[in-house]
Amino acid sequence: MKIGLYFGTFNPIHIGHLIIANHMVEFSDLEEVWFVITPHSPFKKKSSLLGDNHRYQLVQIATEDYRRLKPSTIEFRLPQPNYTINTLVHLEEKYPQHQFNLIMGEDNLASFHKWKNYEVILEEYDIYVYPRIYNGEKPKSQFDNHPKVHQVDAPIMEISSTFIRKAIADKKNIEPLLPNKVWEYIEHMNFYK
Ligand SMILES: Nc1ncnc2c1ncn2[C@@H]1O[C@H](COP(=O)(O)OP(=O)(O)OP(=O)(O)O)[C@@H](O)[C@H]1O
Ligand SMILES: O=C(O)c1ccc[n+]([C@@H]2O[C@H](COP(=O)([O-])O)[C@@H](O)[C@H]2O)c1
Repeated sequence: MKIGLYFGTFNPIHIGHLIIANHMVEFSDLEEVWFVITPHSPFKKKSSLLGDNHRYQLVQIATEDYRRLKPSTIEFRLPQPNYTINTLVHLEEKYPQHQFNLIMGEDNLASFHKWKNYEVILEEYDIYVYPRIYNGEKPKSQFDNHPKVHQVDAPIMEISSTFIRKAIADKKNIEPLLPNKVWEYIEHMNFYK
């Protein structure tokens, strides 16, 4: 099966993530999208992170009604920080029957040359890129016209988990930015207060 891997910390998952993933399975040739919950992203501080299992629970309840969207905990058992190349090697070993591809925003493509073994990733995997909002000039990447890079015209939803965490701490009602069950779980558990 042709799988798109959507890597992120998902702290918490929000409708921006879901809209992108759903667009990929409906409007590209990807048959499933797996949300790979990253315990520790290489360029991010770990301090304000909810526990791995809570972030997994939130992705699980956000995707359970979508047949072709799935959470993946593969990185929970791997060394940290989590380099994507290591995860890809593990996924290949565990699921030799699948063909894996990467999903990323054009902002991440612009800094992709800083990722560990990015040349190897590009040699072995196709990358599905969706547009992001930018200030001023569109972020250029040396990989824009690479044969393995596929631009997908997904909608732009400028919501971030940072914004959501801060808004909850400030007692704002941001319920429409989260899948309903995710909002209820965060409320019930008193997260980010
Ligand atoms: N609104 C959005 N639309 C499209 N892609 C997004 C959006 N928000 C985040 N992403 C991308 O989705 C991936 C996973 O998101 P992640 O949870 O790591 O980021 P985030 O929402 O920006 O979180 P934070 O604000 O905590 O840094 C990242 O590659 C990120 O760039
Ligand atoms: O492998 C790398 O060198 C690498 C460097 C930066 C980011 N990543 C992956 O990209 C995902 C999104 O990164 P971020 O920092 O934009 O949330 C993150 O969850 C990691 O899995 C991977």
